[in-house]
Amino acid sequence: MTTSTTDAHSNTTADGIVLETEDLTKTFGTLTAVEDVSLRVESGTITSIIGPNGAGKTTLFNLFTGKHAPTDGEIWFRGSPIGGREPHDIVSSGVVRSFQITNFFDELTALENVRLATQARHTGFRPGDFVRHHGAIGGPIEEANEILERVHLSAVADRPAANLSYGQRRHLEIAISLAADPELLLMDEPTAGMSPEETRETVELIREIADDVTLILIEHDMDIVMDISDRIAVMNKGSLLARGTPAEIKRDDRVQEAYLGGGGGE
Ligand SMILES: Nc1ncnc2c1ncn2[C@@H]1O[C@H](COP(=O)(O)OP(=O)(O)OP(=O)(O)O)[C@@H](O)[C@H]1O
Repeated sequence: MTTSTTDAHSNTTADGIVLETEDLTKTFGTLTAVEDVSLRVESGTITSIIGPNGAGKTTLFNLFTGKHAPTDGEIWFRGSPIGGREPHDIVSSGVVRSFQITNFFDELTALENVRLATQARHTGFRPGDFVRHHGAIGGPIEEANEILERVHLSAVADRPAANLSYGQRRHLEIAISLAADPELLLMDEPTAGMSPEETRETVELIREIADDVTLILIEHDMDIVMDISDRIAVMNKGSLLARGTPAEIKRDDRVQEAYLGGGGGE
């Protein structure tokens, strides 16, 4: 993987590679949170990043979204380098992260929240846009309705976000991410804290979204990971320990030792 060349990167779109990293490294002082990670994510796939606590999964997401700049190495999105670019720039290019219940207004309805999010897309995603436009909701209503339908929230479109169930709020968060029109969507523990019923619905929703959007998930629930993923990337102590299909990962001895059988998984 470390032998990729510049020529290979210029072909990433033609190869169906949406995201690629090479020797990606992030240090915090003396701590190396992500070390020499070389990874390729194919278009139209669901990739799960797994690994014990502190393995570097969140830091990897933060590098993809521009929250952190790489200490070393590079990240390409559709063949263009994005490592160290501004977060709003990266969102505009099509890499979007779904947050957990932090990104919407409780007093506004589900529809109003999604309209605000579509509006933010037209204003360029600079930090504070969402807040600045609060109270001046102008995003296209048809588009917002379509997005709510996609996440199965049409029936509660006119309900204030505060009155939605936990599962519905998580789906609203996904709706807001979709309003940014992502090509690559990063989801951090999309089923965390959900009831079995909500989890089933969310897994189904993730599958539906994956028809149009490439997905990378951080997920701790191994049943979900094995069920939903096309590819699994296993992180351990900042490094990429293994990458493969669920079947390949299940029978990888190093993974068994470091994670699945080591008491770190569920
Ligand atoms: N901003 C930061 N400053 C200093 N250290 C950090 C920072 N962010 C992460 N780290 C450290 O980097 C390492 C990797 O953390 P990270 O959050 O990426 O792991 P993770 O795999 O997402 O873990 P978890 O599953 O617990 O969320 C940890 O040792 C963490 O303490």
